[in-house]
Amino acid sequence: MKDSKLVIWGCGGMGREVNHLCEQLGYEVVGFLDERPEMRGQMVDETPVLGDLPDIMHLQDQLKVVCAGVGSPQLKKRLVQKTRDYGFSLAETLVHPAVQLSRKINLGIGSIICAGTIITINVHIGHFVIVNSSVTLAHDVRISDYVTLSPGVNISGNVTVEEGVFIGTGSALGEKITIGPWSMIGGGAFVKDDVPGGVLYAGVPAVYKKDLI
Ligand SMILES: CC(=O)SCCNC(=O)CCNC(=O)[C@H](O)C(C)(C)COP(=O)(O)OP(=O)(O)OC[C@H]1O[C@@H](n2cnc3c(N)ncnc32)[C@H](O)[C@@H]1OP(=O)(O)O
Repeated sequence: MKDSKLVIWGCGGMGREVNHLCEQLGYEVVGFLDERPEMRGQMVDETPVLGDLPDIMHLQDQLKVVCAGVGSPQLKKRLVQKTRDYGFSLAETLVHPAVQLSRKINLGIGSIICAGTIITINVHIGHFVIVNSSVTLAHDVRISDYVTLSPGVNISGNVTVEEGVFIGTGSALGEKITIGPWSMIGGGAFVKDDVPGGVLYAGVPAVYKKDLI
């Protein structure tokens, strides 16, 4: 069992997957955090929902908080700020043992990297990033803070994914492109050109669908 005890923001699908990852890594998960008052005291996957941060102030010195239990980049960023404001410690990055990592990657704090992912050479992954199952990140890829990569995303070499981008399940990105901040790529897309910030792109090839901001 690892030294740190953890709590996880969110008890939906992503939070439950992170709970499973923490168990596999040998962490003690004390419970989930959820802002919805009706969730407080419920059990989810045999794990208690403890409520919001004010409900666990007495445990502040004993716990680290995992913020990557919610998939929405915007919500993740807000919960990171709230966790800092309340003076809690943030959990380190959690990497499943069945991830292939090259010796030359740069990993931020508070991220999670799920099973089956392959990360090759000279890759940067920022803070509070979710890299879901079976993602591939090729050479010289840069993933900025708060990004969420859904299962089966494939990112080619020299791609930059800027802050707060969400990429849907099974999408692929061609080489040497940039996805602008807080944009979203729909599931199943192939992106061949740069995408500006704050927009939804989807389809094969991916095209502009709508503004998000
Ligand atoms: C472990 C886990 O479960 S992780 C979960 C991961 N989840 C995902 O990957 C979900 C990905 N989600 C999607 O692809 C969704 O379609 C979203 C989030 C992009 C849809 O977002 P919304 O804001 O509801 O988009 P909306 O329905 O308004 O669609 C806007 C346009 O984009 C199109 N569109 C939306 N998604 C896609 C898509 N994936 N592929 C092609 N076109 C799409 C719509 O048909 C619509 O087109 P139109 O204007 O020509 O009619």
